[in-house]
Amino acid sequence: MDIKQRTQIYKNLGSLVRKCIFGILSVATLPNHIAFIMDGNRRYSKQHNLVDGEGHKFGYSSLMSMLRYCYELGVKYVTVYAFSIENFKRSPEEVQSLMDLMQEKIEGLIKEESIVNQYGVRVYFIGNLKLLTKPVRLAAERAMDATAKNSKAVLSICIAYTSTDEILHSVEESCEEKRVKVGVLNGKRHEKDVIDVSDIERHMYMAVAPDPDIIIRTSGETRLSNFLLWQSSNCLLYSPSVLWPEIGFRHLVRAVLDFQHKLHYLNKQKQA
Ligand SMILES: CC(C)=CCC/C(C)=C/CC/C(C)=C/COP(=O)(O)OP(=O)(O)O
Repeated sequence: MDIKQRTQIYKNLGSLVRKCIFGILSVATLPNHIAFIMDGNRRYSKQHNLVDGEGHKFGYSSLMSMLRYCYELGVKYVTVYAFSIENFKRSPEEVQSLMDLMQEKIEGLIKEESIVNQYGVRVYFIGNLKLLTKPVRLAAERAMDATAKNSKAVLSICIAYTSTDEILHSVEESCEEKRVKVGVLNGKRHEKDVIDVSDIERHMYMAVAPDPDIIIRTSGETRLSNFLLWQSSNCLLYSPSVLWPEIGFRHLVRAVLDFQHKLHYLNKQKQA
């Protein structure tokens, strides 16, 4: 048996094991939306004496595995924090190298054999896309157009994103909409016409997905770092102490079990 055949056997075996475990998890309520904060890519580079930027490449490959597991499990919505507005404060060399990686990987996302196409995933880029370099913005727009007809699952990639920026954007849009409506309807501004929570929610970049059930943040950190602050009030935070490139199937299973356990406990409390 050559190495290719052996690798294929291991892959098939892995997929069979996942199928069994996911079958068991599916007996209870599954999360509909999981979000990831992919923390620890540079530390992984340092720990393994890799050249700068290599950690993010390993991080991307972990992301692809995690997406496969989530879609196999039947999680419809996945959101990832790929690049925060704060990350623009890193050295110009690092920002450029991350932008180059993003461009390359975004282009890879829409290739025929990609996970996105295998699982019928619609991709959204979430954030202040005007802040991105032109090649990355164009790649993001192409990926959104190319996947617009996919409807089995949704991947939201938060890039040039912070939650406070999203809320500000949404409040501005809500005010503008109200101003225009009032102007059109009555011809003048009415002080009583105020915006409400539903207006703000409708104008959020993240209006494309329901609120997350679980946020997984690697490297043992329990901060949200300006990610989905509006959307995470009822969400479970799971923070395994591995770096993002080291995250694996077992961490997802553990997070889902924790989620199901908490849900079971909450339902019991409601019944009591
Ligand atoms: C197309 C697409 C979705 C690509 C995603 C690629 C990817 C893995 C991006 C992660 C970016 C990032 C700044 C992660 C945080 O780790 P860090 O750099 O802050 O590392 P540290 O926590 O060790 O400092």
